[in-house]
Amino acid sequence: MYVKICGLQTAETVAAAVDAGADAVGFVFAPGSPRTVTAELAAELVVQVPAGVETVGVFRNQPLSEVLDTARRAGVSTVQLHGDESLADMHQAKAAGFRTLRAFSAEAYNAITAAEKQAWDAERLLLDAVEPGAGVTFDAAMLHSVPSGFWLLAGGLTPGNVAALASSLKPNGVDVSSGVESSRGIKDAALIRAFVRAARS
Ligand SMILES: O=C(O)c1ccccc1N[C@@H]1O[C@H](COP(=O)(O)O)[C@@H](O)[C@H]1O
Repeated sequence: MYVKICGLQTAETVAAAVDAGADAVGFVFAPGSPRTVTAELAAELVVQVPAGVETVGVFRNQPLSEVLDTARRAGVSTVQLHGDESLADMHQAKAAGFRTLRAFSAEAYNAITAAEKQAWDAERLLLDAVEPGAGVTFDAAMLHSVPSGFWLLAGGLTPGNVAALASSLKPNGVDVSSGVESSRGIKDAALIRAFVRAARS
């Protein structure tokens, strides 16, 4: 079970996620989030992440030129696109040397045509609640089918619910932000450890 801990802003919480065994750590560059960091702060945090752990920059409906420039300055390996970005955007990000993740809500994923689904399922996907980063539980009952390729489940996951949700939906991995915070935007090392343990239980 691949585990991503998202919305990190301090050296201590990055270390907590890495020590807990997270496969990926995320830094939010989307404006308007309580977790938004600058490329400069992210760059300072990224250098403390061991090579085997994926470093993910999270963006939402920002121009691709800005995404790629910020990701380069931060030194992240992966861009996670959380808005209405196209397949062409994904391909361009990959051509620029980044790994990619593309988020969909259940409604948006259901709305993809069968032909488009084939193309999107070849990408690494993330299924999330409509409002990302708000701790709102992903509405699995809404979903008509799950992706056939690699995908992560996100949206309101916590140490208490991740094992049951992962075992019923069978994603390749899970992604969390709010569920490992003591208050909005403030990560908690004990909750990070508990989440990674529960996700792999
Ligand atoms: O975390 C944010 O503030 C955020 C802002 C904009 C786009 C994505 C964001 N985070 C992503 O949301 C889910 C986690 O949500 P939750 O808080 O655990 O419910 C995850 O994919 C984050 O990368």
